[in-house]
Amino acid sequence: MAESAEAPKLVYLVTGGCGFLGEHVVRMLLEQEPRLRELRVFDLHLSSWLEELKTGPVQVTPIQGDVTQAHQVAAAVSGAHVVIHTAGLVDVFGRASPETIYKVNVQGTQNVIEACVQTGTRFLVYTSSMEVVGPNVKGQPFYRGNEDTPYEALHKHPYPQSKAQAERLVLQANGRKVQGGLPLVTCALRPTGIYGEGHQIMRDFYLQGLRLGSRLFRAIPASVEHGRVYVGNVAWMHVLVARELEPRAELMGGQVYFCYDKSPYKSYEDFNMEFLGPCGLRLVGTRPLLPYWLLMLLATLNALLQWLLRPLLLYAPLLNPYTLAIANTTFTVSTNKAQRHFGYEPLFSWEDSRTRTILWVQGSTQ
Ligand SMILES: NC(=O)C1=CN([C@@H]2O[C@H](COP(=O)(O)OP(=O)(O)OC[C@H]3O[C@@H](n4cnc5c(N)ncnc54)[C@H](O)[C@@H]3O)[C@@H](O)[C@H]2O)C=CC1
Ligand SMILES: CC(C)CCC[C@@H](C)[C@H]1CC[C@H]2[C@@H]3[C@H](O)CC4=CC(=O)CC[C@]4(C)[C@H]3CC[C@]12C
Repeated sequence: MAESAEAPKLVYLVTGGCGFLGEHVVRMLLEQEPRLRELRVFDLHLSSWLEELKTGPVQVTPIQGDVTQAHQVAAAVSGAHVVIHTAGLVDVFGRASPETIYKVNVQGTQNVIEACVQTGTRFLVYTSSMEVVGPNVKGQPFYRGNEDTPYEALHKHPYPQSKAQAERLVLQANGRKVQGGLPLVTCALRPTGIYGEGHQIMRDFYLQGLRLGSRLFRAIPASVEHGRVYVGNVAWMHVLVARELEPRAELMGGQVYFCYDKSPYKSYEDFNMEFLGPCGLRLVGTRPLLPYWLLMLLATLNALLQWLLRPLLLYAPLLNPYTLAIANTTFTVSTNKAQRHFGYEPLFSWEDSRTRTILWVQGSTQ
């Protein structure tokens, strides 16, 4: 990828480009990557907003495809300079089977790696997750840690297990020779809980609050810190990494980076109230309404009901023992690795991120 004022010539592929994060990555690339000639957007389900992007100077190529199908992935990757692999099955609610989660997140990622190797694509950016590290099954806190902070990454749930396995595959693939003999350069980004325009769980909480008379009831102690990062900054970090992987291959190849910005450290619910408060909701209680053991009992009942009802219908509420454990365990990051390695600074301030999210929540129900 040569630095130039020449005609744009780069071809990028974004897998999962129609998802919550993927859409922001696609739009950010179009705004911030002047060397782009073609942007391929690969997804299981293509969104209608892609149409409006087709009128710009960059050729936007929608590709309906499935990452579990190796031949479809290879066809999409062929001729791309950079692949940003964000496609994934984000399921901590028991909607999909562990086998399906594994197939999409692990086999899908393996297919992307093999496609790069076979077709000669040299730069691969993988969207991993903080869940690769924790919270772990022991519920140990991770308090403002960085990429080198020791922590026992022990998981039982299929989502973090699959993301961890996929991340390992991506990092191990760094240095493999691709078609043409040059080495593959890979790295993985680990966002904490992403928020911003398009965040469906935030919208669900808003709708639930409206149904409950513009109130939500505190379930988690305010002292439990939960890491959050604005989607625009996560997208920006992907764009920067994709750009810097070639000139800084030695330093960045095979590395992991937490995605961070200046969003404040707060509990999951207090953080959501930064947006839902200005939308007219209030969080009732300075302490949890129900004791933790009762919440855990309800979460376990939900899991039991899910299992019992499975032959008849899909029962997948937000509360289950795993989501309760994540929400109730401190997990926050404090690092400047991305700044040191590739000059990352958040593109959106906290105030901007907050305003954009509030406007989206307000508009999302109309
Ligand atoms: N939402 C969050 O808080 C976090 C998400 N992540 C990761 O970021 C990535 C994007 O997540 P979100 O945007 O939140 O999820 P999302 O569900 O909104 O987006 C995922 C996209 O991948 C696509 N996809 C799923 N299976 C596919 C398949 N077999 N073939 C092709 N495309 C497929 C979906 O259609 C969707 O458009 C995922 O890899 C996820 O693990 C990481 C940390 C936090
Ligand atoms: C009152 C209940 C106990 C509140 C339940 C909230 C949960 C639904 C969410 C709390 C924490 C979220 C997860 C976290 O932000 C980390 C994540 C990273 C990912 O890679 C995918 C999404 C998620 C697992 C996210 C999912 C929703 C929560 C569990």
